[in-house]
Amino acid sequence: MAAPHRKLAPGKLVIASHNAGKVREIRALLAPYGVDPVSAADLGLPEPEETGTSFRDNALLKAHASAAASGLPALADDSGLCVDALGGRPGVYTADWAERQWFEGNPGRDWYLAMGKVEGLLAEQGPDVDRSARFVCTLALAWPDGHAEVFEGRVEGGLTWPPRGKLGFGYDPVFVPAGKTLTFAEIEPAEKHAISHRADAFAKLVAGVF
Ligand SMILES: O=P(O)(O)OP(=O)(O)OP(=O)(O)OC[C@H]1O[C@@H](n2cnc3c(O)ncnc32)[C@H](O)[C@@H]1O
Ligand SMILES: [Mg+2]
Repeated sequence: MAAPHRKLAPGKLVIASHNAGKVREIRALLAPYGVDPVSAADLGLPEPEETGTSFRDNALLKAHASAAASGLPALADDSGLCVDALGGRPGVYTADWAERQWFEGNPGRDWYLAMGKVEGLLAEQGPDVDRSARFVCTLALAWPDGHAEVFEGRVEGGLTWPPRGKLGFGYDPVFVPAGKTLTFAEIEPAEKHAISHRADAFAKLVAGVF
């Protein structure tokens, strides 16, 4: 029988992410559960190098790093876009495909460039290429004593080009969830939270630790 999950006590919880879009979504998902979230960036925690080769490894690495550095439980999210015709790429390397740039004086990643790379590779396979893809999200919750819990979620869909919509973040403008016509960047956050990979993983986390 699987070991029971450890419950999360009320109190401060570090969101172990330096991605403002993700932090915003995780804060919204946590809102009903009476925890007091603080982001890794708010605490000035360093961004660990993501040396893992799976979403699980990277999520655990980020959660353990923030829990150890802060002395608080820490929730990390490792996620990415997996494209069927590209053998699941960019997958764990989704963030790496977008180069770091300066935008009007602020550091950021160039998502348009990354989405264009995906399109370029699909185009090599011809006009009838399978455009199905999924977003995957692995949440890891780690405590300062080294205990950790992991939850995985996904949402199936397809890629569209050119990008559409200004909401959300990252690859949202090119991802159309299965059975829908609008991209993740064209729907309100609450609608994305009803179906997203992050919400799917979060529902499992809620069932396990709250
Ligand atoms: O590691 P942290 O600090 O959390 O931030 P990150 O942006 O580097 O995050 P990841 O290493 O998990 O890389 C995942 C990338 O996948 C993309 N991604 C994940 N979830 C997404 C979503 O809901 N919508 C759009 N893009 C998403 C996004 O661009 C992320 O940067
Ligand atoms: Mg990262």
